[in-house]
Amino acid sequence: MSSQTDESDRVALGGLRVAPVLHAFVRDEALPGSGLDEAAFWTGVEALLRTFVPRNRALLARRDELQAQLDAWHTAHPGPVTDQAAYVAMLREIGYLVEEPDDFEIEPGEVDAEVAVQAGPQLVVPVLNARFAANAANARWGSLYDALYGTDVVPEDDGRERGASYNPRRGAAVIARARAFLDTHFPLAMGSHADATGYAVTGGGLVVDLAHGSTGLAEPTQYVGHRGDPATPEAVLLVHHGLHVEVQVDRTDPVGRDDPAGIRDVVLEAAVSTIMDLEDSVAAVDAEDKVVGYRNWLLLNQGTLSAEVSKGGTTFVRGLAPDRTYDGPHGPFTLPGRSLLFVRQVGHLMTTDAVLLDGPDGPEEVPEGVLDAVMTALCSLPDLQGRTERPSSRVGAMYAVKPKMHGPDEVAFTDDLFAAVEDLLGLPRATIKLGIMDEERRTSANLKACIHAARGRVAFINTGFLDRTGDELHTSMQGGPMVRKAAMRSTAWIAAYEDRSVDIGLACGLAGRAQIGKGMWAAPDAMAAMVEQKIAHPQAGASCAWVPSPTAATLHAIHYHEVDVAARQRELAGGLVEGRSTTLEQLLTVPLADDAEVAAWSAQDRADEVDNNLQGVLGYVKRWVDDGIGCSKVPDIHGVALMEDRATCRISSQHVANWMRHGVVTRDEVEAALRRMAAVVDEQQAGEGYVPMGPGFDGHAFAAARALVLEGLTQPNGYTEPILHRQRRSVKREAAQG
Ligand SMILES: CC(=O)SCCNC(=O)CCNC(=O)[C@H](O)C(C)(C)COP(=O)(O)OP(=O)(O)OC[C@H]1O[C@@H](n2cnc3c(N)ncnc32)[C@H](O)[C@@H]1OP(=O)(O)O
Ligand SMILES: O=CC(=O)O
Ligand SMILES: [Mg+2]
Repeated sequence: MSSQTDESDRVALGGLRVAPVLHAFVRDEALPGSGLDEAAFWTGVEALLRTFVPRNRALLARRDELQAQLDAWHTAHPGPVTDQAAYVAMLREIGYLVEEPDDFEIEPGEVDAEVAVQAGPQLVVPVLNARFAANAANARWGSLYDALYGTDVVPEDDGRERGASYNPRRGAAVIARARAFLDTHFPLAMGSHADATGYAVTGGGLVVDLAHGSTGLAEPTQYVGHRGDPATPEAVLLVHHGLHVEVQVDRTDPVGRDDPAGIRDVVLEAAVSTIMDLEDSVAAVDAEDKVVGYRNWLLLNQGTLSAEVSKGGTTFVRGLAPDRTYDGPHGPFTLPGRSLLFVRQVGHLMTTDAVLLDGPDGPEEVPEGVLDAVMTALCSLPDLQGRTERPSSRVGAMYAVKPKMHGPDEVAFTDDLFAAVEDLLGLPRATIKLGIMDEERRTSANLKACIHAARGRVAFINTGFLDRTGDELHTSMQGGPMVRKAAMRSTAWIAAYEDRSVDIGLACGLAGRAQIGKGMWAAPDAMAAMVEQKIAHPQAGASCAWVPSPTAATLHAIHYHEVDVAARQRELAGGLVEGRSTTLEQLLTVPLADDAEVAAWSAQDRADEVDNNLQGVLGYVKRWVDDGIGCSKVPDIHGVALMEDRATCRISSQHVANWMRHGVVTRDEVEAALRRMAAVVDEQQAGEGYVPMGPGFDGHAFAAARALVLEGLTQPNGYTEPILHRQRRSVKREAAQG
């Protein structure tokens, strides 16, 4: 099928014109076994669209109206805000800020333990990539040995280089590090795990042999089970802060046979939950792409997702891991083998031609977010109805994350939409739990009202600081030049944003009922830095925080052993933590640079800032538009590989647009930098099959990157989707035409 459905191919169902690929997917794959009737399903979809399409449109019009008012205000009051009270009053007057609801507590109904009480890493993965998605689902458990050996957490100095084959010196450093982890979080009553010569289970308790005698755990209840013969277990299961750790023993294994205790690995419970992403990490521009994502989500819910993996000269099929069984002091038991799965749908902005809805002016594309709500719920039915060998939710819930919502009306819309989807599919009310991304300024500023708007289903809030930074830039675009991108991290608004989100979440009763999350670690290869810094997230009271890979999940899990999040949340809720910046005024401090700051930027500073932003934009957009890759590792100007997705692209493109708008850099300078950086990206990405952007700079990828900057001021809320979709669709259309 071509990448854009021909009018004549469409399947007419009442007032709907459905792309054949989607129609066939629903009929042949998603509906069978669900108990739903196909005709009734599509009739219901049409009715739902007729209700929600006009509401969706009205919400977008309201965004534009507010943005126009903000633009006008900043144009009339150029430069940094000098009268904060007047500014905040204006925001109230135009309805940007709404009345706060009285105190309340959320009532999301029954949620899984992973959401309510088990603090731990949250992995995100582009769901269109089956190989990564299966890996992510299985990342509930991760090898600490592999995570340490394979990353910069163990430095490559002193003969400890990674090399092509196993380096025993590096291995020894890894083993020492893992033993130190055990000693810190599972101390022995006497001695050290480093001196253990054997682990056994006797009388329902763990016995650890040392060179001279034996001992047990200082806290015996940390032992919860084992696998294999109690006298010589294959695995010993421990628990701390609600997270499990498996000490694996195998004296025949190449690592275990050289270990006095026979330990071959220490496996951590890592990605407690995983977000299967249909949004900013994917490039899905038509029905064909959407169906790839929906199908993978369906297969995950059926427990049958698999992918062929070829690496290191071997090929194997990666499926979903089974649950893990143990013998415990009170009998055998099972732990989940996979992450609890969330799906992130797209936001309210984009429309899709996967389904057209007849209207007075002819058939029109439908809101992609509405279609996602219907399709992802339909594809969740195997899990919700127990038609799976590999369950995700144990309580019959579906977890849907909704990104980029602006304020409480948009959250209320999603709440109503999910209720309508529940009715369509015959699901009890509040089956679909909602994750609210606190990542647009109007949502942060009205967070309590936003949570209130979905209090009967909200199961997660999360500070998506990347989109949030993009929205910060766009909202006050007309006010003047913004501070440099790196300086954003130390601005007043971002500190207030992070603190307030947790405080409001706690005040609304999320502790023990829902996740309070923090954002992505966006340097996937800088694991030593992550291990040093990302402890800040659980310390801030977050019960989960985003990681880009299974390895990062394993390493970030260590932080949840170091911090007792539940205790931390109690301290925060009790007002015991000083120095919080949580006022609305702090949150609304616009990060405009003052005259002195602007004057201090040298020509080199300006060029570096623009080059760095454009390199990220081009490196990302090239793969997005030409190859349909929605999330990439792109080296920054210092050679550090950064995770780039649509949100980071939004920041970088909006930043350059802002500086150009205010004359910090000229259009000519930006045009020249675009070409210069495209040449850099061409060199970085050169390889088999790579089509360079230069020297003509006349391809769709370059055009997209250029438009993101030069047309950045008029992009809705500074989003990158409209331009990326347009150019990617052109590439797909041309490829289909040969
Ligand atoms: C602002 C926001 O919205 S943030 C949320 C969106 N961002 C994300 O979802 C980030 C997800 N992460 C990724 O897509 C990737 O990790 C990238 C693009 C950053 C890096 O990808 P690559 O360059 O291919 O990574 P790298 O080569 O280091 O590792 C690939 C291996 O790690 C695995 N891997 C990497 N990331 C993930 C992931 N998120 N989930 C599962 N497995 C992963 C792959 O399966 C692969 O292993 P395999 O060969 O056994 O299959
Ligand atoms: O979605 C996450 C973000 O930071 O944006
Ligand atoms: Mg985001």
